[in-house]
Amino acid sequence: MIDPIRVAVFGASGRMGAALMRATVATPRVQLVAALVRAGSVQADAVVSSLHGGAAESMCFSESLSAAADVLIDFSAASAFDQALAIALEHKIALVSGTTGLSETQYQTLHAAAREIPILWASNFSLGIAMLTRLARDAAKALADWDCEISEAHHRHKQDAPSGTALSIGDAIAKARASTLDDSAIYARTAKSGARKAGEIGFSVVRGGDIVGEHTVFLIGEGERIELTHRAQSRDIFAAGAVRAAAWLAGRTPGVYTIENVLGLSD
Ligand SMILES: NC(=O)C1=CN([C@@H]2O[C@H](COP(=O)(O)OP(=O)(O)OC[C@H]3O[C@@H](n4cnc5c(N)ncnc54)[C@H](OP(=O)(O)O)[C@@H]3O)[C@@H](O)[C@H]2O)C=CC1
Ligand SMILES: O=C(O)C1=N[C@H](C(=O)O)C[C@H](O)C1
Repeated sequence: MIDPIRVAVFGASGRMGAALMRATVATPRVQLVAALVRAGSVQADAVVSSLHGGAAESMCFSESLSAAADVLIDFSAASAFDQALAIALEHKIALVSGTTGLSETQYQTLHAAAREIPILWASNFSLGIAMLTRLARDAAKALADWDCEISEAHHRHKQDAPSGTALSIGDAIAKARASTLDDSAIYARTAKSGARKAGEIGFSVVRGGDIVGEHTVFLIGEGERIELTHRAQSRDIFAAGAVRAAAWLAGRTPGVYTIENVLGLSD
């Protein structure tokens, strides 16, 4: 009998937290052992009732993780990420994080922590976005003088913009064109922007209603254009991808891993 992978969910009271708990419980050989919420979370009661039947224990971030876990899965907020990382480090367990809007300092801290524990952060855990990123990267490289723009649409509650996914796709395209996002990204155009410069990657953002997540990469030439679009119809795809990543990451040696490693898509 093989032992199950024991998962703790950080940010359990959120939209993704709920999807992650459903996905963990539904995945064979994976066991939900803890659902972590912050002290005073207005959703704490809902988390506890969703665990009715004792699937896992619910606790505050500030309490020590008493249930033995192999992986912590964090989909919370940039302002909560440091705490998730600290918990994973304290317990020397793997960390899967999909939290977006992280600062440069937080990415550096993540890389430093990966000397002690295995960490996998991804801006998007869907298979479709992994494929879209590769298609966009390859097309942008082949059509080097076509203009590239990225647009994304999300629900009205989203805190960060552009989305982490849009930034990751932009980063892949910039690298494929021997550039960087710092050198090519345009996040806003105004009356004073002037004409588009060669090599720019423009980002545009829509926020509204309950849109789960949509991303389009435009490659625009003279007289023709390509649009590559991905539409997520449910958060369950992100949650299933994160749980798959958690099962893959548990027990690995310390280091930084990617969703492409999990999907076997690394070059
Ligand atoms: N990589 C991917 O595939 C995906 C990534 N995401 C990302 O996941 C994250 C969560 O998204 P979503 O579930 O929609 O967000 P929600 O707002 O629904 O949930 C956020 C969670 O984080 C907690 N939280 C927020 N701020 C703090 C804080 N300052 N300290 C402690 N806890 C905090 C909330 O607790 P409380 O209930 O107490 O407020 C809640 O549990 C976002 O960064 C989003 O971009 C989302 C989908 C897919
Ligand atoms: O906040 C969300 O909802 C999502 N965030 C991620 C991002 O910022 O890219 C992924 C997904 O699009 C949903």
